[in-house]
Amino acid sequence: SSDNDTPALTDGFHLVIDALKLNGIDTIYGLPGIPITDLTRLAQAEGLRVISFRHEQNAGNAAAAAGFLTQKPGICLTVSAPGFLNGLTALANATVNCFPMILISGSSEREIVDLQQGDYEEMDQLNAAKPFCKAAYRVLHAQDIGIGVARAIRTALSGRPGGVYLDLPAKLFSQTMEAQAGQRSLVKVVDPAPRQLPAPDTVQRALELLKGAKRPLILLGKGAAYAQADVEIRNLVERSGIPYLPMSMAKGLLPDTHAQSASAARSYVLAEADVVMLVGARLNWLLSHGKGKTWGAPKRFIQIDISPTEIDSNVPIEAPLIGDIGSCVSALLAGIGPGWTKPSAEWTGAIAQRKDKNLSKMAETLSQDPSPMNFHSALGAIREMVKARPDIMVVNEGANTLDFARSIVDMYEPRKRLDCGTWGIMGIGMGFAVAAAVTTGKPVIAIEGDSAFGFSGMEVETICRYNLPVCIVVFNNNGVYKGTDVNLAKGTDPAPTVFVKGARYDLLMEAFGGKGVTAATPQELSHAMQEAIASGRPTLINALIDETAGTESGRITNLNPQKAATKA
Ligand SMILES: Cc1ncc(Cn2c(C)c(CCOP(=O)(O)OP(=O)(O)O)sc2=O)c(N)n1
Repeated sequence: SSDNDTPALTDGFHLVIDALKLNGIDTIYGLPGIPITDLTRLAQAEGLRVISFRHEQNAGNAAAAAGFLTQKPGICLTVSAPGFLNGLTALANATVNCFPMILISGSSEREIVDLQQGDYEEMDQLNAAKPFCKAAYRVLHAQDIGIGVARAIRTALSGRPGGVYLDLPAKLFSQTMEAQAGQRSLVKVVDPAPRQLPAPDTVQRALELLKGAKRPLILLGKGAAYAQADVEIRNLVERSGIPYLPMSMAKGLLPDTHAQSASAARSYVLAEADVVMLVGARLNWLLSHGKGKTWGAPKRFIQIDISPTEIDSNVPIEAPLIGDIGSCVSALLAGIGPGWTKPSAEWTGAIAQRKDKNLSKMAETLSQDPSPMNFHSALGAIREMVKARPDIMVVNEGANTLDFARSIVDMYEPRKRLDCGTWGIMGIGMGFAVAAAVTTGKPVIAIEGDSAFGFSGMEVETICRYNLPVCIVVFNNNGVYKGTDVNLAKGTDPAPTVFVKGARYDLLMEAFGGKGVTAATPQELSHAMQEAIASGRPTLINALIDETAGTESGRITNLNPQKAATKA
């Protein structure tokens, strides 16, 4: 505001908002409080969509999922100290999963924090964040806000995407400066995720290895989904004729029903392949570190990755291909011409044989209709739902609920499945569901173990408040993994892994005006999902699952430390 001779002023609040808007940010996921409440109000007033949560971890998970889905950094905004710490888990998880997000937290005054004089929510947040993210920046002066936001955006998006922390002390927001100078201080980031082309000789080396392979395999990781190089990746698989395996969040890059999908013969192809090309997939615990009985004889690996230091992380890589996935895959495609020799019918035939056997076993299992429902029969209903509506966003967490859904619920389009990812973290469900609904406008089905749902379940109020088209299916088997554990000391307390029997999760959703349903059969589950998708109304389906079904830790029981002989 200004009269004739005094120049118009701007302030820290508006410079942060203008910097975000200048860089195409349209949504903030957060939780208001000192010192950022007015920032949330002003951001909304200036046209940003502000989605406010009940716990900062869920806001952070939403920001991370938004980053994965849009290739723009998701923004999570929290208060200082405890709010910042609640967001830090999501920032760390984003960094581990290579999702671009920026955690912006208000913070206490430097001079008080550095003298440890006991400020309100005093904490050295900048240094607390550094070990868990790609980079952490602090802005002390209004004229530096533009460059600070620009640095955070570029760091989150460039190279291997990940989490960035941006520390904004309370006093920054009320600082003023001339409005024109303020606008000039803002920075629109140019090309934040520059293409990185692979060296031609590295492309040749990879092609030679593929040409010489007798039993080649392509492994697609979630990096391949994030890259949004969908046509190139589909062409690479189809023109090379090489069978492929999608990791869980790469499902849908090609339809899971694709003739070259080897998912239903996963163990066979991992053990028998001779040359394996990793595309945006890392050889971590999810791939048994590239060695051991899962992999059988040592493999010859080609690895496409944006980060050169990922190479040789677990096993020697014979043909590293460093660059962004779109550029690398395009370069390979240029070398796969009409003269390309597709893999032998012996290899593809052997895979097809095992695939058909496993798929008919699954069909047999899914044709059963046990009472009470088990994981398979409930997931069979969801499988049919997604087949009918491939545009639906799927969120998935739990143990058995996660592991079985990964193979039973086929995906048909890229970036339609969000799950526990690299860490196998519980609690991403509602944050991811909110982001999936907000960023895509599509219906969301959240397939939730009952324990997993409990981590973020309070956000059903958030989902109702914004009237988001989210249908939550809680696999209610009365406990963590199962519902049948007993107290070893025969005491009156329940075992640590069981929940209240007959829990009514559906009433949680009704408490906030959403629709709650109990489903005891796959038919009831299907009907309730169809109603939810048709209405677009927040819905929670309490799916009653046999409490004896399932195994501890789903498929990763091997990670449980071996118990010493238990006392008689
Ligand atoms: C943050 C966090 N806490 C705890 C765990 C340990 N954990 C936990 C607590 C799981 C929940 C399994 O119970 P559920 O009811 O969600 O799933 P199922 O009933 O489908 O087995 S799966 C798993 O690895 C985790 N991965 N992440």
